[in-house]
Amino acid sequence: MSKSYKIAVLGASGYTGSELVRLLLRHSGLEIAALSADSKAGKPMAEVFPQFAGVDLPELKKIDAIDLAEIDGVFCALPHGTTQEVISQTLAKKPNLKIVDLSADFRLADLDAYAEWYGHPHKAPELQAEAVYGLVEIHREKIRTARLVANPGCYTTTAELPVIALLQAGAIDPEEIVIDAKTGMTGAGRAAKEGMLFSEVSEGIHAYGVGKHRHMAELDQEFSEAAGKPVRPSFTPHLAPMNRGIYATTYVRGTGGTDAERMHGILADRYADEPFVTVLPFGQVPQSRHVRGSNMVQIGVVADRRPGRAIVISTLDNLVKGASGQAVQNMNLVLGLPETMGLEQVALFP
Ligand SMILES: NC(=O)C1=CN([C@@H]2O[C@H](COP(=O)(O)OP(=O)(O)OC[C@H]3O[C@@H](n4cnc5c(N)ncnc54)[C@H](OP(=O)(O)O)[C@@H]3O)[C@@H](O)[C@H]2O)C=CC1
Ligand SMILES: CC(=O)N[C@@H](CCC(=O)OP(=O)(O)O)C(=O)O
Repeated sequence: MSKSYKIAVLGASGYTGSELVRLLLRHSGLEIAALSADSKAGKPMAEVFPQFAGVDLPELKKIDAIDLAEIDGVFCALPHGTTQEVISQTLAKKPNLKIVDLSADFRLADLDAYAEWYGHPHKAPELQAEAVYGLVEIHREKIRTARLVANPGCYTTTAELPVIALLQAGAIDPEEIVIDAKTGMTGAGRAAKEGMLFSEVSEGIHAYGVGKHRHMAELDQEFSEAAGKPVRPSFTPHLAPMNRGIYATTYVRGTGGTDAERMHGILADRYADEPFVTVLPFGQVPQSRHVRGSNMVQIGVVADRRPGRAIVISTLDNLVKGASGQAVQNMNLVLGLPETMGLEQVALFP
């Protein structure tokens, strides 16, 4: 059976791009038609990523060399700051494309907030107005009809899924949300950086972006919408010596007598029918290694020793549900395919 939609992956020579290729090769509705690269343009994909040796894939081309005539959908897996212009130009050439952007370029609806957090004015404000924030479990219906979906960040997906559900239920105090999160190193992309050398990150852990990480803007936006008033959580990311995974420990205080067990019930009910979210039994703690390579999010809720407070732990694979898996989930929705198509694989464990 032929696959129904032809897909271009922009940034296929990067980590999220290669993860998209891995997922699309097993997708029965989406066919890889074009792959882009920048410095690695002209090379076979298998030379850039040897795991694809023996797999028939298009050669990596510069974005401008890609013929959009036959393309139905585009995944844009480019560094943030480069994507607004690329997507504007791509949609100008072919307005009826569906685009899922993995970068942060279209995530913030407020243009002033974008300029403040990213240090330059938005380069495509008219497109920002139509972009839909692609946190599927929260915004599914709006995503279905979108042309441009802004895939959420990896930290933000991890923390938002439990916290938004609790805020929407009015179960927690919006003034007292503290998120302590760890990431694996692939979150920084494949480009060489001194701070990402093995000798700089192995055998230790450190916080970064303390008090000012740009994902705070996304958290503010989504938490404020869920609470119906401005919310400013505390958030500190850490770099952990592992390849994949985000692990977020969130401290919350219940409102109106809501205790940790009740919060667990709210999350279990809310996500009972969600194919990619598992709420573990009350008191059980998730581990990042149990979601590695899958599109799953696991959430655990534990009672704090102080009454009315809970510790909510959520984890996902930054390259799958934190990026490329959620992007495929979004593309499935905008193209009218079953949401779980191509994403059924369970975690790679041990
Ligand atoms: N890594 C992660 O866990 C997550 C990443 N994201 C976001 O996804 C996007 C991609 O991230 P990731 O895959 O990690 O990044 P990588 O650095 O691994 O890959 C970047 C890709 O973009 C290409 N590229 C770089 N500069 C340009 C340019 N000026 N014009 C065209 N192409 C260019 C690179 O090509 P070449 O290598 O050939 O030069 C490469 O294919 C980023 O916006 C990132 O913030 C989102 C969630 C999670
Ligand atoms: C280790 C590391 O550097 N991680 C990245 C997060 C990457 C990500 O998923 O977020 P964006 O899509 O918003 O880039 C960071 O902290 O900026």
